[in-house]
Amino acid sequence: MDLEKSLRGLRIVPVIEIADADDAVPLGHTLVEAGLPVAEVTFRTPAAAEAIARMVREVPGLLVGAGTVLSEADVDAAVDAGAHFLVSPGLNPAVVGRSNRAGVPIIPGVTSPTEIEAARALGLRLLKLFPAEAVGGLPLVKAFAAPYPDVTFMPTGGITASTVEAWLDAPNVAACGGSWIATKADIAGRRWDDIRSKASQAVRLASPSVASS
Ligand SMILES: O=C[C@H](O)COP(=O)(O)O
Ligand SMILES: CC(=O)C(=O)O
Repeated sequence: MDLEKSLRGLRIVPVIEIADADDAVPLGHTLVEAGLPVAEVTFRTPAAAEAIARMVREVPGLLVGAGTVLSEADVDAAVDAGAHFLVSPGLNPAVVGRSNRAGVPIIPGVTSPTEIEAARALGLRLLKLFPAEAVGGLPLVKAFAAPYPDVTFMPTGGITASTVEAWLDAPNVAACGGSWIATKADIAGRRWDDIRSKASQAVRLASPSVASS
């Protein structure tokens, strides 16, 4: 799989915190129906690995990432669950090494030139900017383009439906992550219609020709 190409096609990645694995399949189907067939399920709840496994098994066409991958044990749990890609908030060489050995792509988080260069030294070219708004926002990611023309980013953290289009206009932004599409409360409340409508809106925001027509 060419992960960067897939993410450049999808453009927006719903970041998910799921408390009950029984909600994973309805949530996955909702995202697919809305035309946004991707989810980053964060390892912030005990249900995460089971939720990933069910999405991978039962929701065809859904690209399923594992987020908040903080340890080698998290890598193993995510890979065993069948995650297609991994995401971490920071750059941990042990976690990157374990992902490489498992053959599953990882997008670690960075905030600075020093961290970008450490990630490049590990062979990575697709990185997360996290927490994107708090560490400098769009001016920061744009400033990284000149010294690091071979690096692309998935900014996440503080991005909303109101700001995502500006982020996606930056050529070195492959996709943006955000929790606004399916919040913890939306999922716990099984508000599938609300999630479908926010995911459809995200698809429109990610496709300028559609959004402006
Ligand atoms: O922890 C942050 C999430 O990964 C995504 O950030 P957000 O809730 O600001 O969209
Ligand atoms: C925030 C983030 O990068 C993560 O939870 O994976």
